[in-house]
Amino acid sequence: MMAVRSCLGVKFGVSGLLSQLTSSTRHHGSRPCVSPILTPQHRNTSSSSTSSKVKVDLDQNTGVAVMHMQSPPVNSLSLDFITELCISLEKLEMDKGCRGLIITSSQPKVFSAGLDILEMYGKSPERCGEFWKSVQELWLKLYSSNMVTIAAVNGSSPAGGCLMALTCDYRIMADNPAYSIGLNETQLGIVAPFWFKDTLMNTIGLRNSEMALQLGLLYKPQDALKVGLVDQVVPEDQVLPAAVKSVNKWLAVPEHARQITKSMMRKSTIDRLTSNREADIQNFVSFITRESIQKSLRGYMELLKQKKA
Ligand SMILES: CCC/C=C/C(=O)SCCNC(=O)CCNC(=O)[C@H](O)C(C)(C)COP(=O)([O-])OP(=O)([O-])OC[C@H]1O[C@@H](n2cnc3c(N)ncnc32)[C@H](O)[C@@H]1OP(=O)([O-])[O-]
Repeated sequence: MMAVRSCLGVKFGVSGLLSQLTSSTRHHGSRPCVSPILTPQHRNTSSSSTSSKVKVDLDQNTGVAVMHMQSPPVNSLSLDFITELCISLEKLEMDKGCRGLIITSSQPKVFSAGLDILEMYGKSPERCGEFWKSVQELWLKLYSSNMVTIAAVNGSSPAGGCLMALTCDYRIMADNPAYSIGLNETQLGIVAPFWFKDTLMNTIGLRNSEMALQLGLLYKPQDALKVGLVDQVVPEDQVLPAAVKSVNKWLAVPEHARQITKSMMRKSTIDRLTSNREADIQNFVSFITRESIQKSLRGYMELLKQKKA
């Protein structure tokens, strides 16, 4: 495993955020079986690990984990939630018994509402910087994962929620026209950073990304399928079974070859962020704390409330 990473120079974005992890989870190179999720006496069974916002069920027979996001009401990505997601991902990545990951939502109608707007509104520059570092961390962990990753998109997935899905190897969305997915940042008066843009472009190409990003498009499932933003659209109750079927198909490919290929495809995109993390944080902080941007975010939050009323 280490050889895969080192020969391609793919780095896992381990930062201060993960200082919260126990030291035993840091021996990344040899992927020891350190996760509390998997112990020898529990082999051939399933196990479950739950933090307050993330529930992980690992089937040790298949090596597939299902990660349920459960941060009500809409799985918006707050600093706390992102931290929990990163810790869970780190544990699974280190766990030899886990080879595939399905990410889904426990919240009705929503996969994830994207970044928590309240983390970007009325906060100090220091706090905004800390938040942005965690967003980078989550993206790095997901995009560079050695596991097969499948997004089981069982609800709406705007902005950062769409980004999470885009980091996965394969996306399956519920066929419900009430749901939408896309990077709609411009609609909030904010700008998706270069690595959001790169991830989208790697998936749907330059021309489609240009339109999607400038217009802040949110696609209905069937339109998302047409443009290649999702790979499969299935009836709502089939999202998870379809994800299980897909993960098994991907896992049937010789693992080493698949992992090296994945790293090769994603390396340059990952390197662009890892070598520019600090500058990217500074850019975000100076942008998001501008009075005009704060005003846009306030207006957008009011709009959300009005829509609800
Ligand atoms: C440069 C940076 C790049 C940025 C990337 C991003 O991700 S930017 C993010 C871009 N994200 C978006 O543009 C998505 C905005 N959200 C939506 O479009 C819809 O909420 C929905 C379609 C996700 C779910 O519809 P639904 O009818 O099922 O639910 P509902 O609408 O009734 O909301 C329930 C409660 O949650 C609240 N809340 C919602 N989202 C957020 C949030 N992100 N954060 C915080 N709070 C949020 C909402 O105000 C309400 O609060 P209340 O009144 O109960 O105190």
